[in-house]
Amino acid sequence: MVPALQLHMSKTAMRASQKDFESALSQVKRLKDPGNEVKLKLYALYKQATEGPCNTPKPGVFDLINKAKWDAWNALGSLPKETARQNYVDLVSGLSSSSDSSSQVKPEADRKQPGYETLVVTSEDSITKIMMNRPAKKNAITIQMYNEIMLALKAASKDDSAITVLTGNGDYYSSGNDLSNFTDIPPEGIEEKAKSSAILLRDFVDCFIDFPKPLIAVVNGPAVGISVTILGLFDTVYASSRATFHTPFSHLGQSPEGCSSYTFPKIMGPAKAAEMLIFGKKLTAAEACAQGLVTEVFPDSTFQKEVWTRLKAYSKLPPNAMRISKQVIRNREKEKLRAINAEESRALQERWLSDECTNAVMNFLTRKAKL
Ligand SMILES: CCCCCC/C=C/C(=O)SCCNC(=O)CCNC(=O)[C@H](O)C(C)(C)COP(=O)(O)OP(=O)(O)OC[C@H]1O[C@@H](n2cnc3c(N)ncnc32)[C@H](O)[C@@H]1OP(=O)(O)O
Repeated sequence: MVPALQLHMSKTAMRASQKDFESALSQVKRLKDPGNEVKLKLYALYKQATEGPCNTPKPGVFDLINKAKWDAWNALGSLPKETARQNYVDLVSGLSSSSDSSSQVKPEADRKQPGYETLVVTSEDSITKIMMNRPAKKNAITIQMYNEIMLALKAASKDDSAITVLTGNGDYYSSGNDLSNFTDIPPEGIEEKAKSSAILLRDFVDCFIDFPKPLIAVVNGPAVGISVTILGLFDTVYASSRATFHTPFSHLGQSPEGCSSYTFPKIMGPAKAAEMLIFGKKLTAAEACAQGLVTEVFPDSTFQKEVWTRLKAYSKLPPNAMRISKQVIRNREKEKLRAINAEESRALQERWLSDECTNAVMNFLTRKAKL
């Protein structure tokens, strides 16, 4: 750093009183969400100003949020407490004036959380959005995508957002399980593949059962297989008028998952659930709404605008109240859902070894059959 500037900074640092700092602390609560990057800076400066240099052990690599916070604090090295206090006051004052004078929107690429290859995860307006991002493959869910969705849900459950959204990029919401997941057979053999897939499926669905905040599906287009069944574990499902809901398990020699063997009969009654889950009847968005699987359908032309306006309004509600309301609604069913999930995963483990399933998957992969 240029010495003159250093001198200037240390002089100004002396000027920020404890009172200025406290007033910045209360001002920051009234600011518009400044985005994760700035929030990390504020966090780091606050810790440095109040506790001095970073003095806690580094969090583990999967504890994404706490690790990012720790990194930001640790990066301040031995910055004196007074300078950190002044920098905090300056940053808040800059944010206040820019939020008064402009409503510039950062491009999504700048807000994107790093570390995901199959998803785009962003946090803004107290909403964490998890977007499946394989549009060329209709957002078919690969093993990597299952794992990344679990990671993103775990991070969202701990971040400071009020609500979490799952959606898809492109013309599909998701075409369900990527059927080529079944082709990667390990040296231990096909039984081992079925076993590890059943464990992955169970863990994946458990993440939805256990998710603590309001979880919303923004179904931007057709949905197939597991992307449909887990909708029964969401709190709200908004669908474009272009969306369809298809669970062709029998056609694929498979059986229902995502707790749909329990949630669908409960939501729509056993007869309508059987048409979907046993006979693979595809529902339009309007039909899925009439059956109670979808909360509301919006015209495709205004879908994004209407849904996000609605969600931004909901995200301003008191987050703790929403969380507790969800707990009260869902907690008594959690154990039951976990048991159902385990049972469905066991049934599928066997199905995946059947000729019916092998032939159906081979027919799709060799392009002899589509849904
Ligand atoms: C760890 C295991 C857990 C398992 C959990 C159990 C889950 C079960 C399910 O989800 S069952 C449902 C499985 N999904 C399907 O059977 C859908 C198969 N796809 C299709 O039938 C069609 O692709 C379509 C109707 C979704 C779309 O048709 P169309 O509009 O004509 O597009 P394309 O077929 O040309 O698709 C474009 C491109 O994407 C590839 N693709 C689409 N869906 C899948 C998929 N599910 N798995 C693998 N690949 C898929 C398709 O092959 C094309 O690829 P290409 O351009 O040819 O390389």
